[in-house]
Amino acid sequence: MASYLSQLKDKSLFIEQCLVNGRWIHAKSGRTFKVENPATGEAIGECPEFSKDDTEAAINAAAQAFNSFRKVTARGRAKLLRGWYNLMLENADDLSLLVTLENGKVLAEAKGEVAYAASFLEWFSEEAPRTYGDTIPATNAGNQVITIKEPVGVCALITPWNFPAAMITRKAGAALAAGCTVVIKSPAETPFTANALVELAHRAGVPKGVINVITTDRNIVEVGRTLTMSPLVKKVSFTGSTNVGKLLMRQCAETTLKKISLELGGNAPFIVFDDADIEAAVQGALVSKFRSSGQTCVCANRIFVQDAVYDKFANKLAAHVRDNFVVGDSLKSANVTHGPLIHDRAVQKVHEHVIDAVSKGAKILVGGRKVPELGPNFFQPTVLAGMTCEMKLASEETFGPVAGLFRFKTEQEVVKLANSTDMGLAAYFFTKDNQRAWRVAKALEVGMVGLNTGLISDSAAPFGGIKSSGFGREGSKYGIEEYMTVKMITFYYGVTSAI
Ligand SMILES: NC(=O)c1ccc[n+]([C@@H]2O[C@H](COP(=O)([O-])OP(=O)(O)OC[C@H]3O[C@@H](n4cnc5c(N)ncnc54)[C@H](O)[C@@H]3O)[C@@H](O)[C@H]2O)c1
Ligand SMILES: O=CCCC(=O)O
Repeated sequence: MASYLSQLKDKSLFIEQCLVNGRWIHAKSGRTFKVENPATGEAIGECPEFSKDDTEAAINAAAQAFNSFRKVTARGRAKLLRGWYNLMLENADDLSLLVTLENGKVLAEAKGEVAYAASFLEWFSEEAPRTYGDTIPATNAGNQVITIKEPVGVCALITPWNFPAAMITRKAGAALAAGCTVVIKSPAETPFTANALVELAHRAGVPKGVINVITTDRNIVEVGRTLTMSPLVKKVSFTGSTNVGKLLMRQCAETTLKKISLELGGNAPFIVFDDADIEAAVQGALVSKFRSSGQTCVCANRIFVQDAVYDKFANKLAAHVRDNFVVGDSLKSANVTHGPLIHDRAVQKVHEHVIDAVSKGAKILVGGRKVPELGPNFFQPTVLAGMTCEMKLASEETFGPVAGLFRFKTEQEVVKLANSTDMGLAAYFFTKDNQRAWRVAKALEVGMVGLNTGLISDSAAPFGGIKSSGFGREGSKYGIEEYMTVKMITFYYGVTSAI
């Protein structure tokens, strides 16, 4: 067992298998893949390399379990989710350690993620009993229309590595609340958090087959095709890159038609108007840009600052990054504020964006380089001034710790710039002018807006995008709807003569 794992209070939460029909199992082939700690490169453990056959077994288990789980009362499902939530809180230290070990985010952030992840189970435990239908006055005399909501069936949940816990509970919490059963395909980079979560669900009494979790690295295309093309799978919920999202949508349509939710990439604008509270805007930018070292889909990617306050904002932001940020491995040193990126490909992309911007005239105010002395996956938190639209960072999601500052003159100009991207996930802006607040919030082409705040994530709030950032909403009162269908029933009770 890798050294940090000995710090787990409950060592049985570290599981190197997949859960199918209530049993932890290996792949039929016996093949596995290695999972590494991005901070040290050390192997944490191994997980099963599932194939088409293994995946089909998990789908069959979920289909079988659906026959009985759909009949569990809403209150019964709520109790299961509440029990799972309680176990997450009781085991929060172990879950946080697993998140940090396999994702690299600092321990304080991992604890924040675990609390955030648990909040989806609490939220959906409360939503489960509230999936009301309608009674609708009919057009035709003698008819009464009512609607009921039904669980869609077996759901395939495919999640990314950047939030190893929250992306799973945000989907699975909603699906179980609706009465669905699930096959979770966790990411190859962070399978152990997923396994621990699913083990806790079983300890909370979730029946066998209701939650299945599968892993693969090399067989991802085959497993993805199996999940999307199976006639038993009625819904695919995916969080990840836009390219993979488009591929999965095509596959879903090849053999069957499925309900789909796609939470895809972002390229969030962050706008600071000259009437803003500059200190608050700096704090907002720090949170929004550097959360998880910039590896969050809603991270600010392009920071637009109005002419009159540009230098003040840039200097304050750079000073804060220079004076307060410490890069490293938070499991080795408690004062570390920012961990490694997930792998060297991520570092390479961030480095390319910096080199490209500098070659086209940007100025590095702080950071700007890799930190090989810490390991191949570390990059300094960076602030770049003098950004222009020709630079790569303007059109591509950096997904790393680089704050690029663009200068603008007018509201009209910045709204146009903000919207000049295919992506439409989140946007942020800071202003004290109420009329501008409404105007700009309405004009931004995104699914989520942060006004005078850099942190919008909340289990009570609908999370999701428009344009190439996907569709569907997670969390909130809307999240459960993604896992249900509306059935309409028309009653004919007879035409009565007017009294
Ligand atoms: N909108 C959101 O809520 C949200 C949240 C987190 C991440 N993201 C986006 O995700 C991207 C980064 O995550 P990533 O690099 O892990 O994305 P990715 O698309 O490469 O991987 C996401 C998941 O899809 C799986 N996958 C990859 N190819 C597949 C295939 N052919 N069939 C089935 N599954 C497949 C991966 O194994 C992983 O589990 C960024 O663009 C980021 O913005 C979006
Ligand atoms: O990166 C994706 C999700 C982040 C969040 O829920 O705030």
